[in-house]
Amino acid sequence: MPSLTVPSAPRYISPAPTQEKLDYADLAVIDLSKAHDAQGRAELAVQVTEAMKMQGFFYVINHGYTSAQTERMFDIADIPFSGVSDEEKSLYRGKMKETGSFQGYKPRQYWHIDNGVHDQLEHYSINRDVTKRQHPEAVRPFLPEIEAFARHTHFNVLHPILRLLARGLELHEDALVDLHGFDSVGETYVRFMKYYPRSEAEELKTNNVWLKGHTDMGSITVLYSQPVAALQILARDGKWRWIRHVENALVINAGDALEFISGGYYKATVHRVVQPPADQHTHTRLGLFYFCMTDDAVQLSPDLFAGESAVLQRVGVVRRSADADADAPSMEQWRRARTSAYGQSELKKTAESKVEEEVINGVVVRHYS
Ligand SMILES: O=C(O)CCC(=O)C(=O)O
Ligand SMILES: [Fe+2]
Repeated sequence: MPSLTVPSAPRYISPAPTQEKLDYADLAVIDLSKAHDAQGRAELAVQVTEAMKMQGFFYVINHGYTSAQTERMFDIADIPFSGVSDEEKSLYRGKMKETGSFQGYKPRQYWHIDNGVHDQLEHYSINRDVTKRQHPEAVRPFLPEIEAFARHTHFNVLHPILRLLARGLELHEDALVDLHGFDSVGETYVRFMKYYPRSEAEELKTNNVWLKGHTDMGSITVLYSQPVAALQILARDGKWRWIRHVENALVINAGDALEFISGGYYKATVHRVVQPPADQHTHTRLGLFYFCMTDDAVQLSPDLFAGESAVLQRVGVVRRSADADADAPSMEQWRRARTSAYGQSELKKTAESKVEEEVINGVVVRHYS
């Protein structure tokens, strides 16, 4: 019989939200509880489609977790960092470069940011099938809750959003859901992420950029909002705007895979992480994510839906790869190639200052400082 009590975890006390006046992005707020009936879904489909086309980011509220459930997940999210020794962490280190997979720890200082400065953040990634790998001892008691969290985010957040996005393309409602099976082979995963304050010298040499501007490689990223301001999106007017913390909300964005299969209709928006405002300088920053990808075998080509989608026929398809789409990478090829290269490859300067690039599977990938 499943246990009725959950194991105790140290409380993770979140810092207070910043009081500083920041230039915030003005994002749509999607009330996902409306997706329970047909009229609500029709309304939300319009809002979500517009948000994904215009900003590429939106908030979701009423996703089905109470504040207490979300807080419990932040308590659990801190355990791989605060509850595991450096020695044990090294046993569960991910082999990003060799295997192209983030599963396990990404240690601090693994990525090169700029001018010889390396990152000061660590993450611990767990496939939604939590049994795929072994986990540090302190994490093991929480695996049932981590799996329940993955299922919740998959079925109550990811799938409803994919249904709305499919409607926006005038596809049958499950067209995108069918590419994101919970039990399929693929790497949709839970990530816990902790950023540590950096030295003044590191801040100076990197122009306060903690994680360079990038697009996510998967289809949808679900970020559980947290109070330390640092995430910014590159708005269509070319300005970086801050993402505001909204209590118990989710921040949703599209990644490369969704851009590829929607023929550019839904854009992967560039975002970055910078030093928090002065009143939060001394805090660590704990992140809780669900990074979603299509099933590994899906070929990331707009030809998947170009024939079926009346919208794509009207607006036309934009291809990011110059190659014929017969050569479009599969989700597995794309995620592996991007993961091994990330923060390790030599980036080429471009004519635009502050933008560097590399070519992966025939596609130009840009990095912004
Ligand atoms: O920490 C954040 O707010 C965003 C992190 C991010 O963009 C990423 O890990 O891809
Ligand atoms: Fe990202």
